[in-house]
Amino acid sequence: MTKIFKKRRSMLYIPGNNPAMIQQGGVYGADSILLDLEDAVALNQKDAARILVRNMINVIDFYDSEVCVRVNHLSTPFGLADLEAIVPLQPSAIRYPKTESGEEVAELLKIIEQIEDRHGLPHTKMTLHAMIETAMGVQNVFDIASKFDRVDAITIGGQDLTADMNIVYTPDGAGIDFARKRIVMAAKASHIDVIDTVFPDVNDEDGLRRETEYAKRIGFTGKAVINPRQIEIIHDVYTPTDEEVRKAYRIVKEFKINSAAGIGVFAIDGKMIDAPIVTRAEYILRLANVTVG
Ligand SMILES: CC(C)(COP(=O)(O)OP(=O)(O)OC[C@H]1O[C@@H](n2cnc3c(N)ncnc32)[C@H](O)[C@@H]1OP(=O)(O)O)[C@@H](O)C(=O)NCCC(=O)NCCSC(=O)C[C@@](O)(CC(=O)O)C(=O)O
Ligand SMILES: [Mg+2]
Repeated sequence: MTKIFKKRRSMLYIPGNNPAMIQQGGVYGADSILLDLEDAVALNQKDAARILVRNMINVIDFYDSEVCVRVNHLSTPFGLADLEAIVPLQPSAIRYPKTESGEEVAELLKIIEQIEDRHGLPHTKMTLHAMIETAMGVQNVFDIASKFDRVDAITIGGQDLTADMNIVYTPDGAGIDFARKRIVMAAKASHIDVIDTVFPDVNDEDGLRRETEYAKRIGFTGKAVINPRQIEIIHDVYTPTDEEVRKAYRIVKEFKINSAAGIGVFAIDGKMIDAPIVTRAEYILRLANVTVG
């Protein structure tokens, strides 16, 4: 099953204990909203945040944004209570932090499905986003990404990963470059979305653009954000330009004409066009919602 190509260019974290930010969350046009019960919430606010998110999630209009909830890890005193409160409300997805193995995902899904059974809910509506943010998670990422139909995205958490590696997070991303590429490859082999980590300096627009362009170049399908000001830059990077769309359209159109005439490889403006180039062009058209008649 190919699950990729959901529109998740930007995923906006909103601290789960901040009613004003949650109330406003949908107006910024992020593709996804991540209501956070984990690291954006202080320990003494965990219960309040869970209650607030539970009460607001289905009454606030988030417009076209997909709504996901990041719960606490099951090894903490909050993880199970988060799942008990949130799973019955069936957000689009649960984002699970610090995922380290396929066995852990299997255990998590068992708990989620038990809660769904108790509430007479299907096991098919809500998906799971596994966050890879420890060295062990990076080692086991293919198992995590590939074994479960409900895992439809994986993400890298750069802050936690650098902390786990005892290195400093630097804007050039040197310390997490291997992890980024390994996580991308696991996602591509599993045909699921792969979301890049947040860019922590909300005032550095050039740095954000540089990092997003790099993440896109190596295969990430979107990026988490911590501030509404970051959304536009990410959408700009991830939206194909008119020129790219025109070129892709021409490739697909001419491919159709040539294949009907029994020709598999041909040239446009001197450049060879064959099947993989057509696949890439089709991807651009899908991102741009363009069909070739
Ligand atoms: C960064 C800052 C303090 C800056 O504050 P500032 O005050 O300077 O913001 P301003 O720009 O002045 O705000 C202008 C207007 O926007 C509103 N506004 C701001 N932010 C908004 C928002 N997020 N949602 C809705 N609304 C928002 C604000 O309320 C105001 O509204 P108004 O008063 O009406 O004008 C603030 O943004 C913020 O708290 N962000 C969320 C931080 C967060 O969630 N961290 C956890 C997730 S990362 C993590 O866990 C690491 C990871 O796990 C993850 C991974 O990589 O995936 C890993 O390991 O790496
Ligand atoms: Mg984290």
